[in-house]
Amino acid sequence: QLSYGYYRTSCPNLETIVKAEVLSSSLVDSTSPAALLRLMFHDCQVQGCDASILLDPNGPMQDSEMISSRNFGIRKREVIGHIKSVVEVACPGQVSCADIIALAARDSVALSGGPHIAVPLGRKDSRTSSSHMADARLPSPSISVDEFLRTFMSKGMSLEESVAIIGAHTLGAGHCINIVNRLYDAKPDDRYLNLAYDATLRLKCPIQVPLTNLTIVSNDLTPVAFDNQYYRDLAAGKGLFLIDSRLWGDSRTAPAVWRFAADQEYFFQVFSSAFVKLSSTNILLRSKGEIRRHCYRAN
Ligand code: HEM
Ligand SMILES: [Ca+2]
Ligand SMILES: [Ca+2]
Repeated sequence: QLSYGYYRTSCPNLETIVKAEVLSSSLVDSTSPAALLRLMFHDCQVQGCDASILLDPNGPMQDSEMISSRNFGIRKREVIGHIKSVVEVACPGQVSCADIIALAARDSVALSGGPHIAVPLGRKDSRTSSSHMADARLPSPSISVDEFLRTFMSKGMSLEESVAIIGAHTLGAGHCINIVNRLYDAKPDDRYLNLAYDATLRLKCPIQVPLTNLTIVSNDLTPVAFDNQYYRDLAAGKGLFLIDSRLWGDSRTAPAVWRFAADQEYFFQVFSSAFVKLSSTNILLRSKGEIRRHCYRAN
């Protein structure tokens, strides 16, 4: 099982090292915490939290999750690789890349003003990664509320925890490609967008087939602060992705949105327990995985 004192003797300074590196990465780029938080979700969602997302395709026959279009916009994998190299100097061969991803994500939340989350450790790294599995497991921005709830409840989350974990969208941004269908070819049930917000999005993403994939739009009004603004935005018709908006439109999830919008402390509390569940399901323990020497390739 995972445990809180897992590296107490083998790498006592681990948490201090990761925290310092996440801080320095975010001082260079204030959008770094958002990327590191999403990286953990995309790792844990495919084969469990096993650093599978970090494996590069090495050689023409090799597969990699990063080939999947669902991983479009994934950034800062190299920050984890860098932290690993610092950790290797302090405690060679002890710490998995999967644990570093989980720690970097929780430090990203804390240093953006969110809750301080205690994360149990002891994950092992995978030896493989598959683009097909990433295609199948990573959710599209226009999934239904049913699919959304199934995704997170299958990890043991309650309905409230499911609504809390996507509150990670309080940080960061998305590319036009993920919203243009809403703007120019909306599904019949997509009647959630506030008119002024819709007009703003159309200015940022003026055509249905973006000429370049460079333009990004903030997930909420305060994209570098981990706060409850995301839920306030949803309630105001300013959900960026269709699934964000649908959480406010559905009678099952709307009460949680309402409560988190009104009570940030309560959101932090439920987010913290959801985070531990997300980062602890379906992990590789002991001999089922390995401790990679380099995060980008299996040993
Ligand atoms: C059904 C669930 C979810 C869907 C459909 C979804 C979808 C998306 C999409 C489409 C983007 C924009 C990517 C881009 O255009 O670059 C995004 C960004 C993001 N997502 Fe999610 N997401 C979900 C759940 C989560 C969860 C559980 C977390 C973390 C615990 C998370 C954290 C983030 C963050 C932090 C960003 C901003 C990344 C950045 O600025 O680089 N998301 N998400
Ligand atoms: Ca994984
Ligand atoms: Ca925010």
